[in-house]
Amino acid sequence: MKTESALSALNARNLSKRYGGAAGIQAAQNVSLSVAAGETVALLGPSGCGKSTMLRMIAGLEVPDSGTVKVGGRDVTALPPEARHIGLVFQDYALFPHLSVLDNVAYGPRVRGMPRPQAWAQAQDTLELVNLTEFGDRRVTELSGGQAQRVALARALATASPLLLLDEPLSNLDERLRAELRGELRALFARVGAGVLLVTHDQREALALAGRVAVMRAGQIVQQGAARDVFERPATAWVAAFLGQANLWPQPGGMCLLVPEQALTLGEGEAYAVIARQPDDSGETVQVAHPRGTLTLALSARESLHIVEGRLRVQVDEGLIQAVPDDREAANTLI
Ligand SMILES: Nc1ncnc2c1ncn2[C@@H]1O[C@H](COP(=O)(O)OP(=O)(O)OP(=O)(O)O)[C@@H](O)[C@H]1O
Repeated sequence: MKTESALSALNARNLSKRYGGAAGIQAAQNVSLSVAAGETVALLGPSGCGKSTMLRMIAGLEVPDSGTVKVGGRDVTALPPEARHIGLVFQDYALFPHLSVLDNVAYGPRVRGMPRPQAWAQAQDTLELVNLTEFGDRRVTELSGGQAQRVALARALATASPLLLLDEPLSNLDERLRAELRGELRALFARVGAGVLLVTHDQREALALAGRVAVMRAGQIVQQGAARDVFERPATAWVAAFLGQANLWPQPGGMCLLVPEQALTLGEGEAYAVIARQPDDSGETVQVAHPRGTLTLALSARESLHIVEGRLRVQVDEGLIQAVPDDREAANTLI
């Protein structure tokens, strides 16, 4: 089993956490999650489903009611955060304002007992990874949001931990910077070879960065797998709706038909009546009366040209329609 441990950045087993006693909230229930070395996993789910609780239990900032956490094959369940050897980029883990950029990045290695010159050299190398070589002497209060975010990343990377935990790492940045850093992060993760567990609300971010995703609902993981598989083949109507699939047609017997984007071809097939049109940032959202159910479509300005005299031609590839259990209204037994 030695090889298996060496390849595993994280192995969390059956983690549970209830806040506030018997009448409280079950924020995580028997959640198991693993991340291999060199792999990036995104933890997705709506607000309040337990993502931060999972990250905090793994980091040692929250004591689980039960379960175990192994990092790089080592059982760290009973250890405090600083002894777990995990790189953290949390929103509430702010940089030290009184220290220079270099000292912020050197902090982890210093705490672990590395002599200052060596820690600085290592910090300098890490700053190079995040393209901030020239910024070592700056105070962190003199940085832009994107630069500060990269310093936080460098600080986590400098710990040379087998596991990095990132909680919404790009959430404080504007759209342009997010897009730019997304690309950089992907390359960076590939280079450092650590396992990365990332919490995000942004599905594009998850798809861009993670090889694997785990979707949480009410304290449990309801689906996990290769990112593309989960997005293309959601296991249930709830997962499909959460991931942004708009076309779910309820069927008798608790099932639902999912008509994925890739099943729809505009400008071909029969013309159906457009029954609603709503402009939005990127064009408009329209509803079309297909005989099997209403189709909701996000159209660009160019695609809207297919609407002629209140009708839109759209071909539905029946072979791509998936039948999934309709669990959207499932009673929430955990919270
Ligand atoms: N310290 C706490 N005491 C009591 N309840 C808590 C505490 N921390 C979190 N909770 C509750 O536990 C549940 C899970 O919270 P958690 O922060 O893990 O969710 P999340 O998925 O990270 O949400 P978000 O995406 O909004 O950050 C929520 O219902 C939350 O209100």
